[in-house]
Amino acid sequence: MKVFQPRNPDLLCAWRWTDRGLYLLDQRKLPAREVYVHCRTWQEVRRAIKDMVVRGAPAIGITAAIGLVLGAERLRARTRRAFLSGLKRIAQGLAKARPTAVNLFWALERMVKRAEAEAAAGPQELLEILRAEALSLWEEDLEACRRMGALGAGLLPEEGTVLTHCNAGALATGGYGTALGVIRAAVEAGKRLSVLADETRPYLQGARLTAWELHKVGIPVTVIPDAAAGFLMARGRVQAVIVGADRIAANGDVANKIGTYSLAVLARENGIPFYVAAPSSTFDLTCFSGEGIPIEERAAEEVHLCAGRRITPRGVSALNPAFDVTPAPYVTALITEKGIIQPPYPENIPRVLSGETPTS
Ligand SMILES: CSC[C@@H](O)[C@@H](O)C(=O)COP(=O)(O)O
Repeated sequence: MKVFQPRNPDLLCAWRWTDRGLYLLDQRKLPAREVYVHCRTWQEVRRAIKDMVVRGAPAIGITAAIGLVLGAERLRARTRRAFLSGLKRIAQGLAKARPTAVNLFWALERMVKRAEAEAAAGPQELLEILRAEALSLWEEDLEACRRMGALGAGLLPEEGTVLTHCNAGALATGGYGTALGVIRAAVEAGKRLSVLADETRPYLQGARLTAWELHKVGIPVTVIPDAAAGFLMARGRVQAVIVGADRIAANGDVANKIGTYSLAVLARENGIPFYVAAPSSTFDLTCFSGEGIPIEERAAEEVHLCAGRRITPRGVSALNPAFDVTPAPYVTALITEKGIIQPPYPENIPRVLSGETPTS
């Protein structure tokens, strides 16, 4: 069996890609069970993304890129033209999996453009090129996480408690993590940090996944109900807040897991820095502000149920927006692999992302 893996994989990794298909660690079952879902077709990959077998912005981008390769493997196109048109159809199908995290669309677009750029390649050659491109995407994300860790670690205090929301860790990326990657790097550099993980109702990514991940790498973690964050901040028990992002607009507004906005406002009220760690693939400069970011509404069922049991009275409705938008003024700094971005965001985001020096 042939295994497609990055050269320096992280200790924690959400999936395994082989010539028999893609094996995704089923994040719906964690931490109770570590089981894998085997995807052989792009449709199975789309379902896995939709159903949150795999989740987190960078991870769904990489997963979709691999899904596109699985689809391309079955195209049976004889000409380059037929191959490209089949590829685009699959990319359009995969793009329907989830609407908010821009990494999904970014990854699919990059894959299709890569194939289109190879003017002389036939179907078999294009398939090899796409396989290599998906692997590069994964490796680059892993590298971006490490870089964000190295850059962001300096922002965290020498000791204290960092609060995080949802799961922006190795399970949500190609490995190492965005927000959790920064915490890991700070701890690896000798900082004495512990983590408060918001449980993150209704899907409980914080209680289940962040707690699982940090515990596995030996970082002290305590799970708190989402509603406890403000009280703990006011009592001086939080020194910094750090979260990931699903899409960042050109003005610095940040779409992230529902509840992030409240945390940012509470952090400001209590004089605590609020950091967002995300790779450049999470920025959408075509969105002028957060108002333009599509926010996924998930099934009401996720709110009605808690640990598999119905908790709301029959006949009562529930709303389930999966993300919210934190206005840029609440964000102390954006941590990317290209550098740390500070306000004014509309000027500094394009500068840092294109490798120029930001204005102070
Ligand atoms: C590193 S992904 C951004 C995260 O902070 C968070 O919003 C997230 O985990 C994504 O949400 P999810 O709905 O679990 O896919």
